[in-house]
Amino acid sequence: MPKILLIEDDVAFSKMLASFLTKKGYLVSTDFNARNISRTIKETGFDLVLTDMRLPEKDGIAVLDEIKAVDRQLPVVLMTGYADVPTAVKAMKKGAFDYISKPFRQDEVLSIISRALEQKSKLRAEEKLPAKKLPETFVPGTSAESLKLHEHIQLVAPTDMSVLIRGESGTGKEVVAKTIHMLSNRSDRNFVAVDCGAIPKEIAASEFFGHLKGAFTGAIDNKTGSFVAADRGTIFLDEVGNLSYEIQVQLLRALQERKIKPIGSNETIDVDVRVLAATNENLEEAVEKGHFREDLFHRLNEFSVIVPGLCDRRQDIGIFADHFLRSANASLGRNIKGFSPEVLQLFNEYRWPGNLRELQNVIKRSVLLSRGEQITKEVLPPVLFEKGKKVIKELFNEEEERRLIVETLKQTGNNKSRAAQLLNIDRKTLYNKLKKYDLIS
Ligand SMILES: Nc1ncnc2c1ncn2[C@@H]1O[C@H](COP(=O)(O)OP(=O)(O)OP(=O)(O)O)[C@@H](O)[C@H]1O
Repeated sequence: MPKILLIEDDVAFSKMLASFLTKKGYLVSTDFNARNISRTIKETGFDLVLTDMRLPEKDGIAVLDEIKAVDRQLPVVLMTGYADVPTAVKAMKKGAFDYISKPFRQDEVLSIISRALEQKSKLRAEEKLPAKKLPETFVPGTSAESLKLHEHIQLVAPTDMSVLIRGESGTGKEVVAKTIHMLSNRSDRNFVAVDCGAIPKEIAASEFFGHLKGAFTGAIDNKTGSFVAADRGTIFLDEVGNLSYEIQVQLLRALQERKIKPIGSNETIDVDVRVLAATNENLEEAVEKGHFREDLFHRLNEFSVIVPGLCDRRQDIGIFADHFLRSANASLGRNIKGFSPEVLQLFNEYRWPGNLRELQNVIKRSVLLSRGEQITKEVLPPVLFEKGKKVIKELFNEEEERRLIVETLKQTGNNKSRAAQLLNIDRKTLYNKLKKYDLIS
């Protein structure tokens, strides 16, 4: 019989919850102030702690710290009021299993308890297994930034926490998401990527939740949504900042209730999905402006991982260049051996606004054009030789950035591809900036 420690200073509520959980087959002990929490945990060996976020003598974070110091794997679920949600999210970063907002329904608390107990037994079983290895498609790099990224991936992968992956376009956010999935306990199930920037608003709900045949004009067949496809696996929401407000509401509900309802169906389906999301926007700013829901932001951002731009990890350029050279040789059936010293020098000086994707493209193109055994500077694209170009990344001031974009668009006769080239950013980043500055006409 699983043993639960319930820490709650509201005596009436504690009694009611304890009696409900006892009826459901748990062995419940109650504590009203967590004064001697370390000793209690050491002496009794609980399977789960359910604690109120605000206790008279200490808060939930302090209780969590004390518990984790004694037993790192003991799951702790926090009970919070709405106002405490940001603190609860902070607690999850420190190792709390999850939080539940008061008032909650009986089925919600039962579901959270069974998930926490399930994860605990998985963790105990895994202690005996060897650690999972990094997939070969992931090059970890050796710079300080890369090592930090690598460490965060390893730490968060085996948990069920949602992760917000931030970074400029082409830095490798999707690769990070896939690596987290492959290192997680869900690796034998699906990884389903949804490009939130590419789905038209009208069909977004059907993409996520599916639909039944005939649910709307054009629904000629049943469709399985991404949530069901990712059940017991991972869903990856790329460009999450582009979701419409309406779909954000539906997504939040699905994540909180762990249930979805296909369009046109009356039946709900239980789903167990881990969420990874990526963005190259400043989502906090989007929250402030009211474009992105704060509650959804917190749900997605239980842990955040920053993928550095390539010019912030120059030390890794050689390692990535070799990796991309090997894959270009394999896909083009060539056998180029390496790079001339001048090429490596140019690689080191260039700003790489398109990050790893740009490096990969430059190398593939150079492999195709090379006649000798080495890549020499003659086959490099002209952009690598341009120096001192006015680069948008150097501008910190939004007003200045907006003015520069307007001027460049004027100069190119509103040709966005050309403007992006002149500004040394990729088209996707330019579109995001046009949206940010309300410049889409
Ligand atoms: N750590 C890595 N090891 C090996 N290859 C990588 C790594 N990171 C990124 N890449 C390669 O770089 C390219 C860009 O990566 P990815 O598509 O993940 O970037 P992204 O940040 O998701 O881009 P976008 O914001 O445009 O969606 C891919 O071809 C990917 O294979």
